[in-house]
Amino acid sequence: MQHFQQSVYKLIVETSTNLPADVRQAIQAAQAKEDAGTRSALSLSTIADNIHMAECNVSPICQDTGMPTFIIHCPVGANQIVMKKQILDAVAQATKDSKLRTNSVDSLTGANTGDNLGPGTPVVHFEQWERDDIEVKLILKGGGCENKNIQYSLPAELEGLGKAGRDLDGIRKCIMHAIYQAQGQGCSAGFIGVGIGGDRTTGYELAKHQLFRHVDDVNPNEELRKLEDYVMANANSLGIGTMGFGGQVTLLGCKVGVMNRLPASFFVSVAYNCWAFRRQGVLLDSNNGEIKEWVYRTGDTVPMNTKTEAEAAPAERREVVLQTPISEEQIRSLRVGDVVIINGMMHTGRDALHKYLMDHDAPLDLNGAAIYHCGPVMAKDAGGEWHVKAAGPTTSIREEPYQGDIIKKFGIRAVIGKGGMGPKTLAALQEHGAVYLNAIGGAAQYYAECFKKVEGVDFMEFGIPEAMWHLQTEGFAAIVTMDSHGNSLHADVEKDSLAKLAKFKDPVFV
Ligand SMILES: O=C(O)C[C@H](O)C(=O)O
Ligand code: SF4
Repeated sequence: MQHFQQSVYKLIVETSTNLPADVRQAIQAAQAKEDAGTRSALSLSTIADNIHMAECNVSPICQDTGMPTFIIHCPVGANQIVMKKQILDAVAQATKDSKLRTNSVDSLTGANTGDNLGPGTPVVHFEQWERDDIEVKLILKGGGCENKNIQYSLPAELEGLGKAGRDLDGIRKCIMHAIYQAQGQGCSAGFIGVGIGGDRTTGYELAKHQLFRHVDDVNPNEELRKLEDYVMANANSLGIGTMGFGGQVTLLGCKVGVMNRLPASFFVSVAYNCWAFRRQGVLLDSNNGEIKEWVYRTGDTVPMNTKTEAEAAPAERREVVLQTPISEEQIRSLRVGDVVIINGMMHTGRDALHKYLMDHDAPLDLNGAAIYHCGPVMAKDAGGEWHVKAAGPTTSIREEPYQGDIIKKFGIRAVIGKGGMGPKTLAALQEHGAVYLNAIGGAAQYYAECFKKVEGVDFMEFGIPEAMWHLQTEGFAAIVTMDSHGNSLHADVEKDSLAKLAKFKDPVFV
C-alpha cells in the first residue's frame, strides 16, 4: 500500500480544485435556462469562469474547503488503522499546500489547529465489502451550506405550506420548505440530499449520503423517483435564483433516500449543498494503493463556457467605480441593482473580528472603509510575503447582531459579503450612509485575482480565516443588494418566494 497516502492526497486536490463532470453539466444547464444579462445569468457566468480558473490554477474552487468527510470501502483484513493515519497525513499535507483552508477550530477557545486535524476533523467512515479493491470517497461541504441543513419532525406546521403530515405529501412539503428557507445563503443554486426516517443522527447521515449519488442517476424506488422528479420540476418556480438574486434556477439536484424509523419519530432531514458541490472518489488497487479509476467523471471532460463578461451581459446595467476610502455622497448615489467595482484597500473581517470590534478599537482607521466578509486561503512565500490563494465571500447574516453598530462606530461605508443581511443592518445603512454589496459566493479564484498585494494582517491569533487581512484591491466587482435608501433585494426575494411557496400548499401525493 505504498501509494495509498499519495492517492488520498490526489483525491483531496482533485475534489477541492476540479468540479466533477456531472456537477458542471448541471451548472451549464442552469446557464442555458437563465435569460442573458440578468443578475443570475451574470453570476452563473462568473461561477463558470471560477470553475475554470480553479482547474487551471489547481487551487480551491471555494475558499471554504469544508469538513473533509471520507467514506471508505475496503476488503476484509485491510488495515484501517494505517489507512486512517495516512488519510490524516494527506489532509495535513494538502492544508500545508493551500489546497485546503485551515478549517479545524477548537469549539470553546476558537483556536485554529492550522492543519485541519483535531477532535472530529476530518470525518472518516470505514465499511468492509467483499471486493478486492478499496474505494475512497470524499465530500468537501462548506460551512455556509451546512448551516442551511434542516431537519423536520412530522407532523409539523410549515410556514407558507400549512400542515405537513406523516406521509409522502408531508415529506414533499418539507423539501419545498427546505429549499425556500435556504434562500441564497447556501450559495444557490444548490443540490439537496434528503433522508427520510432514521433517528436525528442517522437521518442527517442518510441525507448527506444522498449527495454521493450521481447527479443524473434515477432513484430505483418508484415513489422516491416521483418525489425527486416533482421537486426538480417545481423548485425553480420559487424564483430564488443564483445567490438569491431572483431567477429561473434555484435547484440543481434532488436525491432522496429512506430508512426505517421508530414508531414515535418521523424525521425528514435535508442536507443542502451549494453549487460548489465538491465530491469525488477513487478506486484503489489494494496491493499498492494506486488509483485505478475515478468514481465520478472528472471535470476536464466538460469544459466550462467561459464567456467574457461583456458577451454575457449585453444588458444595460449601471457600473460605478469606487476608490476607498469612499464618501457618503458616493454611497447615497447607489441603488439596489448597481454593479460596483472597488479599487484601493479592502479589509477582511468575519465572526471573530465583529465580536471583538464591539468593545475594542480597530487596529486602523476604518472611516470610509470597505469590509469584506471573507475567510481566505493564504500562503506565505519563501521571502515571508503573504499571497491570497482563494477568497470568496462568507455568509453575512452571521454578523447581523454586530454589523449595524460597527458600521456606525467606525464609519464603514461598504460591507461586502453574500446572502444579504437583516433589518438592523438595513436601518444602519440608511442612517449612516453605507451600502451592502453581494459578491458571488464560492467564486474564490475569481476574487483572489483582484487582490494584488497583502499590505498587512491583524489578529493572526484568530487563525487565518478569521484574521483581519489588509488587501490592496483592483477591480473587485459586486452588486448592490441593500442600499442606503431602505431597499433590500434580499427582503424582496424572500417575500416573493414565500408567496410562491404558498402555491404548493395543496396535496399532490395522496
Ligand atoms: O467560511 C466560508 O468561507 C464561507 C462559508 O462556507 C459560507 O458559505 O458562509
Ligand atoms: S461560500 Fe458558498 S460555495 Fe463556498 S462553501 Fe460556503 S456555501 Fe459553498
